[in-house]
Amino acid sequence: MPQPSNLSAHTPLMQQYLRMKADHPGSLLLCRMGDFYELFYDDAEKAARLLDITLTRRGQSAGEPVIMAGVPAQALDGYLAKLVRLGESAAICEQIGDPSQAKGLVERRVVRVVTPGTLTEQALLDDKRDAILLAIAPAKSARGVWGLAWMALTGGSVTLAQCDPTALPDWLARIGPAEILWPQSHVVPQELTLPFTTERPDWHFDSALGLRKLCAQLQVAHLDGFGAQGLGSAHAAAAALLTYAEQTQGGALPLLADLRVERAEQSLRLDAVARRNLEILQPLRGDDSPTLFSHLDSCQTAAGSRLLRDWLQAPPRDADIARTRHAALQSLMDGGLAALCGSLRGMADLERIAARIALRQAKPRELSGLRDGLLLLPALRRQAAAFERCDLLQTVDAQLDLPPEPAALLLRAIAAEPALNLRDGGVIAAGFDAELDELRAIDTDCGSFLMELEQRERARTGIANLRVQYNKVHGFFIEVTHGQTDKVPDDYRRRQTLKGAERYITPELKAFEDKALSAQDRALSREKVLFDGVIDVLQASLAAIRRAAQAIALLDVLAALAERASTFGWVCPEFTQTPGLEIVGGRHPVIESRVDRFIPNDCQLDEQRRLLILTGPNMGGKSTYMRQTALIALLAYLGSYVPARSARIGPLDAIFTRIGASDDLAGGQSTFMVEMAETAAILRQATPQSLVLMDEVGRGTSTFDGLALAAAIAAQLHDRNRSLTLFATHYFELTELPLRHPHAANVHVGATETPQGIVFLHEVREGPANRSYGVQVAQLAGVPSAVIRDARRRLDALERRQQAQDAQLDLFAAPVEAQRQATEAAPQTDALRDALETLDPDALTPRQALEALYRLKDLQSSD
Ligand SMILES: Nc1ncnc2c1ncn2[C@@H]1O[C@H](COP(=O)(O)OP(=O)(O)OP(=O)(O)O)[C@@H](O)[C@H]1O
Repeated sequence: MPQPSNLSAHTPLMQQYLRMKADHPGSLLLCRMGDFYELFYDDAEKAARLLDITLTRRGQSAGEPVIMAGVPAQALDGYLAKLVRLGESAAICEQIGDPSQAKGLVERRVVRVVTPGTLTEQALLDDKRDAILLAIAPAKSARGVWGLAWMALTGGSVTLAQCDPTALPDWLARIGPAEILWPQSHVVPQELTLPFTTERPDWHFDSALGLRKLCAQLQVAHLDGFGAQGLGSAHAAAAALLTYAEQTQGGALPLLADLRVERAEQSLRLDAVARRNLEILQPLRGDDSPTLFSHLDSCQTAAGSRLLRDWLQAPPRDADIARTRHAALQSLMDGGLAALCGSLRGMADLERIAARIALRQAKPRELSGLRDGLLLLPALRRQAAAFERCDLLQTVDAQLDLPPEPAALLLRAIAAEPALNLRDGGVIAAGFDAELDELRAIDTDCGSFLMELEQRERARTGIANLRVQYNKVHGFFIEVTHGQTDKVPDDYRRRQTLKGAERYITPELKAFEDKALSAQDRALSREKVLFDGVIDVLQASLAAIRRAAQAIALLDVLAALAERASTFGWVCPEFTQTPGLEIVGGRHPVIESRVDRFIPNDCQLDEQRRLLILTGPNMGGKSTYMRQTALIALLAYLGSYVPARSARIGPLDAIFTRIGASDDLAGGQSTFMVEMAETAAILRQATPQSLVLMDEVGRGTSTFDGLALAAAIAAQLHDRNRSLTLFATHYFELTELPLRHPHAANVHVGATETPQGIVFLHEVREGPANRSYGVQVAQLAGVPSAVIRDARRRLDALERRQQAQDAQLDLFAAPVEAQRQATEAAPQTDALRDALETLDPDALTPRQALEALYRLKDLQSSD
């Protein structure tokens, strides 16, 4: 790429290009030139590679051929979509003003930078998923909090949060950003895997600037009304977020409609591992496999699907929110559900249209979609109003109450079926503007004028086959065949000679041509002015349109959940204050519709029965049982009905899972290492209100190591974390745990052996499994019979040896002793912790720090 320092050697066009490129070094710069967007030099080479377009060399600049590649203007969106999918960003440079009026070089400017997190083009966006831009501001001191600010540019609101650095991975999993803004000089912590990251100058992450920008965007003096005061780190992130959003949109952002603050304790905690294992939004294998989201998503509108996704990302911990949703589902199921779904079907995406109007990017079809959507609102309102006993549906009714002006304006202004693009004309309705109607009339009258002229000229000249015609290149002309040219009158001027005919123009036809051609151009410019005028007027209604859009999305999600509940026979869960879960006849929401006969199972967990050791054969249904328990709890808190005969659910703060082998080979971690890292995170964080699923912990190492670890982990969960735990294992020895741990119990999935082989009953019963059936499952899987026979012999020998060892390994004796010591040690440990707690490293001199260290050492040795 030529350097801007030797600009003067370049042609004026290349100078213009190189200056803009210097401002956008990280993006591919696409420059509008007539009907194409062109890329030059390195960008051209890269685009040719990525987009499979032709690379050419044309002319010379600074003594070198100019390397270029281009894409047709009409196909731009498709190419942008491909670039963004490949993780590239693209700066779009447009011609400013009218090129035909420009003297010398046309003015060009970058009007927009397209990046994965700042998409607003309908064609580039996933209908059912927002493209989220997230800015992360590191803490100012070692003990400070990190700030997060995120938004979808098509959503119109910013959300703020603050957290400890350790909680960052959870927040990333919850937010699911398409692009992250990160301060340039800050090293990304090793444990963070970030998606598409854009580095921004450190000074963009400034909390005072963020506060100012947020206040300006919301047109308020302070953020108290949003509960967003005093969140310095989050404000710093917001500064970077809004600055970047402005820059990519080529200037000022439309005003924000809302500011939200999320606090970790408001939602059920689901870390990245739990989200993955429970297949909430993403299947574990194969992109097309069903997920909880795909199973629930019978929404009629894309906005409904997006809201449902949002609910699944952060189910509220407050049972009252779920209760109001359950009440709404009940009202819908009592009557009116089918009619409501019918009304929602085909509703335009008002939320995105409103955003694109705010950004002044709306296309003609979006305005006609908005018009048609707004016209449907009164009927939708009448339907919502019918649910008068349901509070949530009543609030929806109020939100749908829109002033009539925007719909009336759109009805008058926009053609019934407008053209796709404004430049094609035919967007503004007839009768809306007298000047436009007049210009269009000239165009329409053209045909009859030409016929009338033809008749007249034939009569005047006596040339019977004289024709008056028009083509794009030569304009209007009178065509006379060669044999007749001697009859042509004097006022005919020759325009073009063809093989068999001459083409002429007359002063009258020339005058008409000028009028007709300019009328077409003038009609198009008039349409643009009128269209912009409509967009201007609509700005005042955007807040109301957005409110209506939110109400429609809410109605849609509630209708979808009600439909799912009645289709699959789900029940309304009950919330209790007592910790625990009491599920009767529970099913797995996704698997139940994929097998012929799903066997329902109960699950009882409470303070007296906190930990269930789950045993049984492979393929017996252990994972399904554990997952369904978590999914039922999750669905209940989300506000959905649940797949069970009945469900009573106590307070929950988190769902943790350690299921299956999730190798992180790319991250350089072995299966066992990942397993232990996930387990460590659970042991550190699970509380008595957490639901913990542990599947075959310890199997990734030698039998004794694995067994010992599994036993210690189960004991810790029972004694220390006191969490509600389902612990599936193949180590039979663990079934002894309830003997010494009063709040643990054994359950197992049943199986029987028949002459044809093992039969899985998928039934969860009390007590431990009596055997493991591993060899039988191997037989079922097609392991050769010679190997199976050999395995049986070896198994017999092992079992005999085991029985011979009288002094059985008492796995849980040692921990009891260790526990006693641990309990005795607790006060000192606490003293040590207290002393640590009171220390403020930032406030200590080096000498004080050393003294503090000695004090801590003393405390530890008195332990
Ligand atoms: N309650 C049930 N009713 C009917 N079919 C079931 C039930 N539970 C599980 N299944 C079927 O059995 C299959 C295996 O279940 P699952 O993966 O839960 O077994 P598992 O005991 O965890 O096996 P492994 O120990 O090998 O991981 C499921 O894919 C499903 O098709």
